[in-house]
Amino acid sequence: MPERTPPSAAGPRKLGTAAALWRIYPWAKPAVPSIALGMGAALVAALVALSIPLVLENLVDSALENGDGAGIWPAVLVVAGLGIVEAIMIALRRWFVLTPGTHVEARLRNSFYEKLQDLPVAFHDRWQSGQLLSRAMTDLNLIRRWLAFGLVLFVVNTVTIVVGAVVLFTWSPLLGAIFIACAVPIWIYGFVFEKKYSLIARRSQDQAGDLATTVEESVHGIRVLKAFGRGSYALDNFAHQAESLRGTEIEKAKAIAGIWYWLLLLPDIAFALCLLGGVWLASTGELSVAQLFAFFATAAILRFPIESIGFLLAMTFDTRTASDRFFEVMNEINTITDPERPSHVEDVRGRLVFDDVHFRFQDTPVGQPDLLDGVDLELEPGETMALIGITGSGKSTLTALTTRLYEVTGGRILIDGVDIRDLSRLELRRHMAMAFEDATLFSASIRENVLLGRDDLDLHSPEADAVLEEALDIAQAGFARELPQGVETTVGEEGLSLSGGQRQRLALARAVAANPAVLVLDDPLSALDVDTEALVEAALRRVLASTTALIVAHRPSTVMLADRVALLEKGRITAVGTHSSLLASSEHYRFVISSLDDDDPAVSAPAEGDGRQEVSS
Ligand SMILES: Nc1ncnc2c1ncn2[C@@H]1O[C@H](COP(=O)(O)OP(=O)(O)OP(=O)(O)O)[C@@H](O)[C@H]1O
Repeated sequence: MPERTPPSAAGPRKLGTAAALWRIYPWAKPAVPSIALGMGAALVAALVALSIPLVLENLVDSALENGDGAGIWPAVLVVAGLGIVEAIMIALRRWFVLTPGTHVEARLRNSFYEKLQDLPVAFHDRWQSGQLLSRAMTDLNLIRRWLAFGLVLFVVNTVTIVVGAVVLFTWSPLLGAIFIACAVPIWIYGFVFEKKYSLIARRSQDQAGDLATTVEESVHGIRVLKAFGRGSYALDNFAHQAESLRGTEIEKAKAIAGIWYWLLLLPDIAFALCLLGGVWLASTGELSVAQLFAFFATAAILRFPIESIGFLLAMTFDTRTASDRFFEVMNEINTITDPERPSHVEDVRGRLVFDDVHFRFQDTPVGQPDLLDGVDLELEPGETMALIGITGSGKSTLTALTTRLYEVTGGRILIDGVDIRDLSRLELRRHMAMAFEDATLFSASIRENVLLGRDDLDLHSPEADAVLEEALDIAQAGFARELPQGVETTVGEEGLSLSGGQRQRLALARAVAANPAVLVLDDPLSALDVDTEALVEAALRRVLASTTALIVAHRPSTVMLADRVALLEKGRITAVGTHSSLLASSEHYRFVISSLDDDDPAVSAPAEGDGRQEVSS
């Protein structure tokens, strides 16, 4: 299981932390009033807390100067009242920020998911699923916690420290200066800390993504791992990655411990120095005992805001990293987009033309020829064309180009004379439907899976029922009706509770139900036994009479379904004709056919007439 690093992970960090976090604003905008109210409530709570020492000062003054015990009670009541107000304000802060924070997270997650859906297959080829998963879950969760908690406390605690320092200063410039002088190294350390910590935070978040990929892959491939007895190999691999992550987390904890050390030590030093200075000032009469008392009460209140700066800074830098990881995906440029003014194909007939089509994968080494190196092929409306070639010749890639899962790197593909890049992707995918060899089903009912491409239908309407029944019949997927809840049965994750052949038949039914003008089938019958395949083919032939079809064939029996066969060889179509004519004329065709897996003797001997006649005779 090789590790793939997300392509942009190593990119330079151009933005400052504030600018990097500001990018979240469009998603956070609706929550700003609530967050501001929460911040206001938290500020009131902090100021109320800071006012308590002032009341205490008066209380001590009156008690000491007048010896007036009765005067204490109103002050005690005021302090109690202020305490209650502070508690209410803290509760209000939580109330204001918690729900809007979850809305921001949901909005970010929806945008992220929408972007993932929009990005082309080439993007998903490059990115690990675990990296995307950890960004969608952990990173967005971090952003929510920072907005609702970290940001609010950071602002409020900073204001509290500043106001508190001013109050200390008014009582005694000397003591205030001592206190502030001790806070300065903390701020300097904070800036140094950012650089070091951000790098570790990034590494830790990327490693968590790699770990998620490993878990996802091994759960997904659990059958293979068990069948090959490679559970311990997978465990070793997992343990190795988990150990790396643990190491990084310890580094992170050490970095945080470094700043905590100073955050705990410096206020204590400040306290001790102030105590010394305060007692001396009180002894010289420059400071009253009540003022000294209030000074220390204020310094004690400032202790938590000062201490909290460390973890709030760490949280802010974690969030900055999370936002970097989020925007790496969001800023990916989708090269497969809709044209500004899309063309339309009215009354689509299904004439499909490949005109000098070239394609090469992004990571193809320079100097290597294009995988598809000038493909020319014409499919007439209603024609069924089988595509064959040796393994790795680019058949699947060629079919994927028809629905723009990948984009041609040269030439063009036309449907009824219109370049498919001039159509909106929605329209294109209405005209063309695909079924793949690797049949993916979603965790949903069979009805929803099969009618996935029919957003024009009400899923439970009689019309949808008719489409569903016909598609199941054609794909020989009648087994779906025998399941516990019939077509309403939820198939498990990726349909794993069904057999490979059953999944393929449902995926085929999905392509058929889409009722496209052009059906592109990338060897969707490979997991079927020969008898079932013959039944599917017979039923498909009825459908294909009015539908243009391009079928990647890995078995000669699939070839027999076609009107004509196209031979893909070294990136080009080197021969097109009926099965029998190609058998007679093309040595490479004979080679490819003989290497395919089938035991039907009729298909490997040249015969009169076309392939369709041979099979039906
Ligand atoms: N995402 C990708 N990135 C880079 N190369 C790829 C990618 N997908 C496929 N290839 C390469 O492109 C070539 C053609 O692959 P493709 O799946 O189209 O062949 P195929 O003719 O359908 O093969 P098969 O008959 O085995 O299914 C192969 O060499 C394959 O390794």
